[in-house]
Amino acid sequence: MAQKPTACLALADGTVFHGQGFGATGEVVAELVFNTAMTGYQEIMTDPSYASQIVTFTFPHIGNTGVTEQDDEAADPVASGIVVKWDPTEPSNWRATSDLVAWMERRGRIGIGGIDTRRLTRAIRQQGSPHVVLAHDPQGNFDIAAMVARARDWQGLVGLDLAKDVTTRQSYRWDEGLWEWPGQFGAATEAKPFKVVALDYGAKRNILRSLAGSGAEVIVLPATATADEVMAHEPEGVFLSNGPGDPAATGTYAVPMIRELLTRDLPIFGICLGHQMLALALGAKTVKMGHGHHGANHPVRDVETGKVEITSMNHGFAVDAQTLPEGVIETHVSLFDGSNCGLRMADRPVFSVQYHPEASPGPQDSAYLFDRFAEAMRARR
Ligand SMILES: NC(=O)CC[C@H](N)C(=O)O
Repeated sequence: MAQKPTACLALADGTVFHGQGFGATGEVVAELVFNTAMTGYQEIMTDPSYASQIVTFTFPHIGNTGVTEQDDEAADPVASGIVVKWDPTEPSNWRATSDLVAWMERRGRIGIGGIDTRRLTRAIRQQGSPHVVLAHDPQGNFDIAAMVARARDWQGLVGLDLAKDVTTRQSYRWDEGLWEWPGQFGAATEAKPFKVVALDYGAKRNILRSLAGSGAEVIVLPATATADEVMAHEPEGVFLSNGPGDPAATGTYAVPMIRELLTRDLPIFGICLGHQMLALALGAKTVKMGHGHHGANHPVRDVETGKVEITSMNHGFAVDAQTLPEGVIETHVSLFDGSNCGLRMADRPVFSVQYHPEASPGPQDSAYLFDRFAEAMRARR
């Protein structure tokens, strides 16, 4: 590389990648994951589940559709930084209101370009998601030894509770998409919307939109809400959102709260972190995966129908299916590695999935799950 490197990615094992920095300057420590999606970099970067993670995109052309506020999954980018093959290109899309680099600079996120992302992805596949330090300095001054040491000393995501950092501070009513997603879901014909309390552990906006689109009036509550606070809204169903960090680290508040909700005879629907916490509340265990699943083309089999769905995924922890107690049925499995992707209670409309039926980015094969939730609330009426 003729140019002096202005960014540097140091792995805990001492491997160092040099490249060109873009976006914000500074240094950040995080877990490094790879994402195989070919579109949707903005949705990925603003998905709160990526807190304390840096995303390597295996797709080489990142930035070419720019950014637009409409595609934000949260108010700010949450991923700590990104690693890309080429320097981000100029945007070419009628929806773009800004380019990726300026947007990242404004929002304080670091990028590194010119990286051999195939080599890096192979390393992540072999050794699991490494702890890394990413630094961007226009002068190109890096203390590599200190960066490696910082990556090595970082505690990592195991045991880390991040849901309480990204949750809403106050409850609010979500109404965007209410009754207004023509034809997206079948259920928006209800005379009166279903009252849903959505617990926000780092919820993506398109999940809230999808709930509203399936006929729900959605009240969003902070992650620390108690079961009584949930019940005070007289919900007809409770939704448990996606979110960052280790599900087991929410064991002091969210998991016992969900366990308590399970005694209240309500339909419950969980996605990703919500799925994992529901499993914990039911008595199962979660485990850290090697490199996790992050992409928009993950095949999942519905165990009960045999049907295959192509899904959007973003998780580094998984429910250990062996630990699911009696009365809890494994409903979906990953066709990549056989890991658990869904569960339901045998005798009640309580169910959850590890993947992302709201897509955004990704395929919409699994949108039926929002209808299933609406159907459970309709049956209870
Ligand atoms: N998208 C999510 O909700 C992720 C859940 C959890 N933080 C994991 O990495 O497995």
